[in-house]
Amino acid sequence: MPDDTMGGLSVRRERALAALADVPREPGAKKADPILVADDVKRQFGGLLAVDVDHVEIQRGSITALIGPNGAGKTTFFNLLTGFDRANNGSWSFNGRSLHGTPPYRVARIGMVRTFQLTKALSKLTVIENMRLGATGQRGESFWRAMFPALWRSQEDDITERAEDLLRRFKLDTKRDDFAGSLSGGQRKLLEMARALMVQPELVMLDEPMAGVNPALTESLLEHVKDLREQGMTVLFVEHDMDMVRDIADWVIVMGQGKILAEGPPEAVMSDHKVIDAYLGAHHDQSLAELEEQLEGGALAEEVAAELGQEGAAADDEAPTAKADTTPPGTTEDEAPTTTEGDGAQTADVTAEAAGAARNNGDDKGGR
Ligand SMILES: Nc1ncnc2c1ncn2[C@@H]1O[C@H](COP(=O)(O)OP(=O)(O)OP(=O)(O)O)[C@@H](O)[C@H]1O
Repeated sequence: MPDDTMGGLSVRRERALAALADVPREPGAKKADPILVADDVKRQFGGLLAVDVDHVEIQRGSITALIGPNGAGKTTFFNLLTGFDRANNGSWSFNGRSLHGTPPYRVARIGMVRTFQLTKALSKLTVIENMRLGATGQRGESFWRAMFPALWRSQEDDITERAEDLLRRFKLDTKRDDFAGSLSGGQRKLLEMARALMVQPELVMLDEPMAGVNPALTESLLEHVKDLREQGMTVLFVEHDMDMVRDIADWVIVMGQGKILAEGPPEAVMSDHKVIDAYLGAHHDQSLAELEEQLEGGALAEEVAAELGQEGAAADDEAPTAKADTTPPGTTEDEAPTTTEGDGAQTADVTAEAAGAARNNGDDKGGR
């Protein structure tokens, strides 16, 4: 919970905003105290350059949103930074330490963890077992420690205590001994976030935390994300739900066709023409908020559907299946995608999906 508040904003949020106040609103802008810096990162899939990031910095202690239409390269960029996929080129560092070629478990141990768009909670393990797994790779795995049961037993106790604390914080303690597979989509997202915190990270990367979350849990999830900053962590999250972005992000970075297109505070970025153009090319003179309102009203949805109907026919002939191909090599989904439970992110998803699909019709050909 916030350590203190100033004029309705927590001290941590005030600090994050102050640190970003003088940052130029331009792609690749330098930050006062970056926790993560990436340079010239490229990832190619066949003929498709999915990620082509010249330079990006993430400000420590802030909540940064990474937005962009479907297929912009956001998840692939996350995968590269966290070692779940290999870049063709580039370098990136966390707290000044190069992470190029570092495997995911070590990246997590160093203090940078991520969650997945499709949750990775292991269905056939209980909630507490999932939590305890989140702490793997810690002290107890060393050979010498394993020789001294007293040492690993005390560590086991610490791990269980931390897991139980987190479960209480995330209001999952009553589910402690249930199978993860029996949880709702939203509860799994909470479990995944709680599990990520088992390694006591400094940077938490959340890939679409709101996707598949029931409206009843939306508020609680938002509060948990804000709470990460309150506890001194840095958050970088991918999201299509613009309400969430507006509500919690201190800074927004926009990706389109693999590149960083724009950066700035949420309101400034969402009314930036380059950004609107990336989402829906034809509607230059409106903000994303106006586009969302129109989508809710149905007028724009019809227009988009008509546009997609025309282009969709061509795409059907040429483009291979979209989402099945986006799982990067070496990343396995241990279960079926969580079903959407009618959350508020749908409208924004439609916007982004429409834009992504429209763009990808031309771009993905032969790329996968
Ligand atoms: N393993 C893969 N093989 C081939 N193409 C891939 C692979 N992974 C991603 N791509 C392609 O790279 C591009 C970027 O995909 P990515 O999933 O990173 O986008 P995204 O911005 O995260 O989209 P979304 O918002 O839909 O999650 C897309 O065109 C996608 O189809």
